[in-house]
Amino acid sequence: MSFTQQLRRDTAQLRQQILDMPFNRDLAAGTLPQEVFRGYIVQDAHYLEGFARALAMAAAKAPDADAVAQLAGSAIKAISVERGLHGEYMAQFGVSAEEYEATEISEACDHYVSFLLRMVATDDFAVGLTALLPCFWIYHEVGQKIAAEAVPGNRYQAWIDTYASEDFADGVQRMLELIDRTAAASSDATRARMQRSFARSCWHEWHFWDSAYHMRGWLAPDAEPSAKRMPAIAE
Ligand SMILES: Cc1ncc(CO)c(N)n1
Ligand SMILES: Cc1ncsc1CCO
Repeated sequence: MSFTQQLRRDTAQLRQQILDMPFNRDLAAGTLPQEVFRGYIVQDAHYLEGFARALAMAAAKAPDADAVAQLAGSAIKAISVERGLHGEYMAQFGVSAEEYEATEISEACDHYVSFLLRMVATDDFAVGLTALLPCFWIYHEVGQKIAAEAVPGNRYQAWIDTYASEDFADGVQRMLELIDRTAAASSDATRARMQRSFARSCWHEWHFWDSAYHMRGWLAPDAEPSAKRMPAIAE
């Protein structure tokens, strides 16, 4: 079994939970309230800028020219998706450049982006690289599933088409190959950190959607503590 197949197997339950989320179910049905999608797209545009920075930083740490070009190329693509797809939806929903800039990044978005930048900046290239994988892989998986179920005339079709596309699949495939090559050249201890980095990043994908669906900003000091807390991941 390849390293990335192992990552897939280890996170099967969480990835299934993501596929079953109400955000994704309602997106496929076209019934996701527009104000929820509007809030999501603004946060996701901010996310993509942070994600592109993390990719560019990973590019700078990459071991060879092919990997530098691949990761820097994905950084450019992430910005062009933000400008194209997200820009289009923001224009449609009447989000001005000023409103976009003035919108505070949500707790979930900030946490995910901070996590990616930290993993890439302070851990080994292999570990930071693996933190970047769920962004590619999970979106493609979700995009494909939704594309198969989407009702005709779905107002979120442009989003679905982007993530279900062959072009996006190509980026996912190249990332899987780079990670399998990197894992093969890494120690057991590094591979174990890559696995944890991947699992945590998958959790951030879940958290980002959950936060968007409930239109959450930041936890207030007087808020009830959430009942549902997962135990810290065991060693
Ligand atoms: C949170 C998140 N993860 C992944 C992608 C894929 O680009 C995205 N747009 N947003
Ligand atoms: C992961 C990702 N998300 C938007 S663009 C991009 C890179 C595709 O190569």
